[in-house]
Amino acid sequence: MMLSVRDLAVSRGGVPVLEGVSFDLAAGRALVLRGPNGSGKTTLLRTVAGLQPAHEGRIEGAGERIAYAGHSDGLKAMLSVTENLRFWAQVFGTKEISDALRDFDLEALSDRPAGTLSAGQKRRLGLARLMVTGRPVWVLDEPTVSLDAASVALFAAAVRRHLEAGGAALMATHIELGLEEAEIFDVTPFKAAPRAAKQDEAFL
Ligand SMILES: Nc1ncnc2c1ncn2[C@@H]1O[C@H](COP(=O)(O)OP(=O)(O)OP(=O)(O)O)[C@@H](O)[C@H]1O
Repeated sequence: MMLSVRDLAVSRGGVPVLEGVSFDLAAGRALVLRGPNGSGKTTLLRTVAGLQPAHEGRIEGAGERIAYAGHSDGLKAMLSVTENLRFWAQVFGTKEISDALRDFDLEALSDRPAGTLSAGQKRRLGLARLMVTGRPVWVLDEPTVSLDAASVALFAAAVRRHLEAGGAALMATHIELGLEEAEIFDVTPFKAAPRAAKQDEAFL
């Protein structure tokens, strides 16, 4: 199993958000988190990525095997598209950036400072970064925000290739990516156990 989560409980700002969350993610599979706003999808992804502590439960297969893409793009505005990818390749100890440039249709933008890109182009660069990490488990929070239909298709194809190569993906997205390898995991809003009614309240 690539990633295994058992009985996870997480609070934010002292308020319980997740409780008893368990799932497994195998190589070649994707798990798509679904749930209403505020149900805890981002919290779950951040916890799996090691950015948020859990107060109960166990996560196996995370740590250095995770490549996380959250809401902030993490781009270096003054560096070009190529320089951003080279920088990450260096950070993650890899070398190859040409596949990432090609697969996310960034070749024509390769010399442009990242700060001058449009929102969708920035998002494509942020997602291309996943490919240069060389890490097997992609953890993605709303990866398709700002992407047009053509870019969503590029992203879905990149995820499919990652899964075919033996990787795995855990993501929150409302968009149907057409991934046959994907299963849905419903994140239900945490509800505190109802307080036992006192004797005199029971008949009110
Ligand atoms: N820093 C924080 N302090 C206190 N509460 C927080 C904090 N961050 C998030 N929360 C709360 O935790 C709950 C879960 O938030 P989270 O962002 O994980 O939900 P989500 O399912 O990703 O929502 P959305 O679909 O709106 O992005 C929400 O009730 C939210 O208000």
